[in-house]
Amino acid sequence: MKYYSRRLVKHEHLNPAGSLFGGQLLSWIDEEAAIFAGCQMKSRSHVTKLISEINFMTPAKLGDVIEFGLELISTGHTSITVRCEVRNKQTLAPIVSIDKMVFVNVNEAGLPVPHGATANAA
Ligand SMILES: CCCCCCCCCCCCCCCC(=O)SCCNC(=O)CCNC(=O)[C@H](O)C(C)(C)COP(=O)(O)OP(=O)(O)OC[C@H]1O[C@@H](n2cnc3c(N)ncnc32)[C@H](O)[C@@H]1OP(=O)(O)O
Repeated sequence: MKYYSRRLVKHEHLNPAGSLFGGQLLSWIDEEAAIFAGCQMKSRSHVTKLISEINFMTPAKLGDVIEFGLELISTGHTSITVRCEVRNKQTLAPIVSIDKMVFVNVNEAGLPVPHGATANAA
């Protein structure tokens, strides 16, 4: 798995318990994974179809730098499936893992269309 980008956990990202809000993290993951999927499929027009079980393993805290790992799992006709792991950049502690995120290439009408990707392009 390759780690692509990093984010700093700031005050505005915290939940009342003082750790990174899960919804904020999922928003970042969806964006990071969608860009990764776009690079794989050479597409600027794709949607998130499915996100599998999300395992929040350890909390991220104020001032932590976290990094996003993404890996191509499989390639279909109109879709690709990727795996995501987020970890603490300094300690390498795993923060969250998602085994399966499916992205579908769509046309102007929002209907699935073949993407033609066959290999890792990110
Ligand atoms: C040059 C490059 C630069 C890149 C730079 C990128 C910049 C740009 C990045 C920004 C990118 C923004 C990314 C926004 C991310 C959202 O925010 S998307 C918003 C949330 N998502 C949605 O609203 C999607 C709503 N769902 C739908 O519209 C429809 O369900 C879909 C996705 C069009 C699929 O329709 P469908 O009738 O289910 O289609 P169907 O033909 O049955 O299946 C299509 C494919 O999905 C698979 N599939 C369907 N259901 C499932 C399932 N339950 N499980 C697994 N696979 C499934 C099928 O197997 C099939 O795959 P293939 O075998 O063809 O590979």
